[in-house]
Amino acid sequence: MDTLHADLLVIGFGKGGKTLAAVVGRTGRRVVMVEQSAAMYGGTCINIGCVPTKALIHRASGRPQHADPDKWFAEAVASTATLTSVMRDKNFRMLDTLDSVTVVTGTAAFLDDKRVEVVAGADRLEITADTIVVNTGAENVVPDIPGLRASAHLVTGTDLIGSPDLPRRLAVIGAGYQGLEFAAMLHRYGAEVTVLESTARILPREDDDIASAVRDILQEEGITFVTTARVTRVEDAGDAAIVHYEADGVAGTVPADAVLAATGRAPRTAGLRLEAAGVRTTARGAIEVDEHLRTSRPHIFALGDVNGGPQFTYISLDDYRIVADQLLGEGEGKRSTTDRVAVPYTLFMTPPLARVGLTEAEARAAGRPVRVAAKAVADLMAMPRASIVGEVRGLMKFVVDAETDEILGAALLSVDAQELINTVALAMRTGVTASVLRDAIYTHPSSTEAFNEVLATVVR
Ligand SMILES: Cc1cc2nc3c(=O)[nH]c(=O)nc-3n(C[C@H](O)[C@H](O)[C@H](O)COP(=O)(O)OP(=O)(O)OC[C@H]3O[C@@H](n4cnc5c(N)ncnc54)[C@H](O)[C@@H]3O)c2cc1C
Ligand SMILES: NC(=O)c1ccc[n+]([C@@H]2O[C@H](COP(=O)([O-])OP(=O)(O)OC[C@H]3O[C@@H](n4cnc5c(N)ncnc54)[C@H](O)[C@@H]3O)[C@@H](O)[C@H]2O)c1
Repeated sequence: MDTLHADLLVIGFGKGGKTLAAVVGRTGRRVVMVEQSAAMYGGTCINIGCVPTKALIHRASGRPQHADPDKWFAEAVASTATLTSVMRDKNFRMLDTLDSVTVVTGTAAFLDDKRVEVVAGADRLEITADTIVVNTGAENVVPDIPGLRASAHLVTGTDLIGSPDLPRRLAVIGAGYQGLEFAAMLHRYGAEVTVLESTARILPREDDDIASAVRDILQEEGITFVTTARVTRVEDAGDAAIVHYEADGVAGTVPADAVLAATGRAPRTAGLRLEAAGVRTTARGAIEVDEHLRTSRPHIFALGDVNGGPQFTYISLDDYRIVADQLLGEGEGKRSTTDRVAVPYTLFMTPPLARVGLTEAEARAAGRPVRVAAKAVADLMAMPRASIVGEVRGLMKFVVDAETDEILGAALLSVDAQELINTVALAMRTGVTASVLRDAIYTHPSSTEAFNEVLATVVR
């Protein structure tokens, strides 16, 4: 078996790992990046996650009314594949052009806490390293529903964005991030979509008014929702699958050409032989880490989805900052996951739903004196941008401490919400009050100027 030694070995070409590999590599230290598939250089986000899904969502909005849906979808899939291929190539070159960095394509597994074996077909390579970073991401969970795993119609998100064939009828199990984004997007391309969600309402962590507004928008577009749904079995019949469910004691079926299981993503640790390295995992299967992302073996770190933190690309990037601080010492090794406050997130439906901080229900449950400012986008006089771009659906809501004027949280279901939320999050992090955000000068016509008007209202 060939051998290689590295100062830093990164397993998995994810956001945090690749950024770390490039930064450490530029210092001249010997870095090896191991990625199991050449089709995944750059990781989940650019290849099968954020970038292709958002590109397809964007392209769906531009569909001419009379365009042939199949052709339109096939073209969108093809142009998205071109985009991801360019990004994959850029990501590969970012590392491959550094003399001190070697990219190895193969599947890594620990031999012990300093040695990792990489297998690629018949080839084997042993890598020893002083510092090892595990950045292997997460994988979709397919629930244990009779007939589902064996169904020829079970698809993953990767299948849906990689195939030029638009499913005529799509059943989505799970109304979380993946479920709602794929449902909304594929419906816009022309698929008939039914979403089956096990909880009593979609987005159970959001306030009732926000979750209802989201459901109303998607239902008005033509998506069917079944909540409190227990999917009992899936059977293949002819060239379709029949999804059987029970909801509130009533049985029903959904015929579908494609069934998407969007019921969560679990940390990808299988096959890594973590036990050989003495790296512990949590009860939920994530790699156990401390606030500096060190595992139970202090020279082995875990970054991104695999460590059980929030599953977002920018969290993996922030994980990189924490590990870089440990390895390069710029922040004297003090940076940690406990520094994180007001982390925003966005569900990319149309219009997007962006959130940060506490919901109204959470703030009240915490005993905070709550003042709620909210307004429907259609009623906003001070935000002509919504009318300009023809997207006046949604609402904006702020949860404010009635005594201190502190912004406790926000839910923005509106055009440009994925951008607006970053301003709110920054305000929360830096102690900018609701009044300051209300009275600030914003460009016109922009979406941010809605803050002048929304924050001037008190609805509760
Ligand atoms: C459909 C979808 C849409 C999403 N949209 C968004 C979004 O809009 N915004 C957002 O912030 N997040 C989004 N996410 C989540 C985001 O993609 C992930 O949180 C993020 O990519 C995780 O990055 P990571 O650094 O943990 O690793 P990943 O990017 O997942 O990389 C892990 C890499 O490790 C490789 N690997 C695994 N095991 C091994 C092994 N044994 N040996 C070698 N290599 C291995 C894998 O092939 C993979 O390339 C989305 C996810 C999905 C699935
Ligand atoms: N825009 C984004 O940032 C974005 C987009 C996609 C994914 N992601 C990340 O990926 C993660 C995984 O996404 P996801 O949508 O797979 O998971 P999720 O946890 O967001 O949602 C899963 C949903 O499935 C439901 N569910 C679970 N089991 C079920 C069953 N048997 N029948 C019916 N419903 C069931 C849950 O109640 C939940 O509503 C997200 O949490 C997010 O961190 C982010």
